[in-house]
Amino acid sequence: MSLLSMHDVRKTFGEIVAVDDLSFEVRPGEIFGFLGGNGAGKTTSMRMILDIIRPTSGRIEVLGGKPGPEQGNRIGFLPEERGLYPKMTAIETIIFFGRMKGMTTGDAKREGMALLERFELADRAKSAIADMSKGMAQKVQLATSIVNSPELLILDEPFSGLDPVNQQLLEDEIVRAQKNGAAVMFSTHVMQHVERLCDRMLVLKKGKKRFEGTPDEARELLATKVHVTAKIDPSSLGGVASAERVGSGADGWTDWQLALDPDIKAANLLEQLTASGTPLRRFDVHRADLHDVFVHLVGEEEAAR
Ligand SMILES: Nc1ncnc2c1ncn2[C@@H]1O[C@H](COP(=O)(O)OP(=O)(O)OP(=O)(O)O)[C@@H](O)[C@H]1O
Repeated sequence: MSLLSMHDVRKTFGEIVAVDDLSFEVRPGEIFGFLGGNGAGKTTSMRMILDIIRPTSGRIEVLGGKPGPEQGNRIGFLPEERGLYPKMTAIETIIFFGRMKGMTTGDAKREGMALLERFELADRAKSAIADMSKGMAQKVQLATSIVNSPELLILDEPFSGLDPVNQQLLEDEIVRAQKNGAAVMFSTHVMQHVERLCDRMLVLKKGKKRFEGTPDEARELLATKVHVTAKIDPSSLGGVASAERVGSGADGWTDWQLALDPDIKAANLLEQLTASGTPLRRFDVHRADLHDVFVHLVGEEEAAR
């Protein structure tokens, strides 16, 4: 069952193909990382889900229907380009966004005050946005995206520009939304947040899907590396894709850096070595991290942008 699905969605702007026959799904209650370098098509995809723009072709289903106002009221959205009306107060701002999502003023005010309380900003509820610090305004912006207790929370590059305290607050809110039953989809090119938060992830490159699956499945795309100190030459062991001698010590002990075949786990190699009674001084496993996987999928240049 999916909460959101795209089927062969394509979006072109003149000659530019922003989203290229993209299919994927977000399942109920999951935190979904939407990854790609600049211009990969993340914002365009999100805008189509929110019905801000329409696909050139293909089909989108969200919360049991087509993107539209009814669905929109059940979605929370934090845009990449942030901005609030400087003259409005914090609580007026949140009420304004709540009203746009079909809430009554009373409900939006109650929920808005509860959020400001949680974000330790209740005493600034009546301060104008212009009189707040950048970090405070960011909290108000986050509150505007969750005031309607969305079933699907869509966040476009939500961590960019946040100080470490607000990054933590945002991570906590993402986890809280999930605990309350919502699905969360966020775009980023910083893998630490994905490592910590995501159940599944998708990698886009130039509008095309390069990967969809769990972070563990993504790591399996790259060889596990093992640092071994032994007296044997491990290059001919089963499952060793490459072996590089990186140093040698006394009495024939040699340091090796091994890359394993993708379908071999480090534990299998260790079993082979212990079964043959090979003495070992060191056996350190380095799993590929998600940043390496991201670079592998989109290329050095795109990953750096
Ligand atoms: N309204 C538009 N008119 C013309 N081209 C557009 C428009 N919106 C997006 N594009 C183009 O579509 C491509 C995808 O852009 P998009 O903003 O979706 O990427 P993104 O993955 O969100 O990137 P970023 O991380 O930089 O925000 C880019 O080449 C962009 O220039």
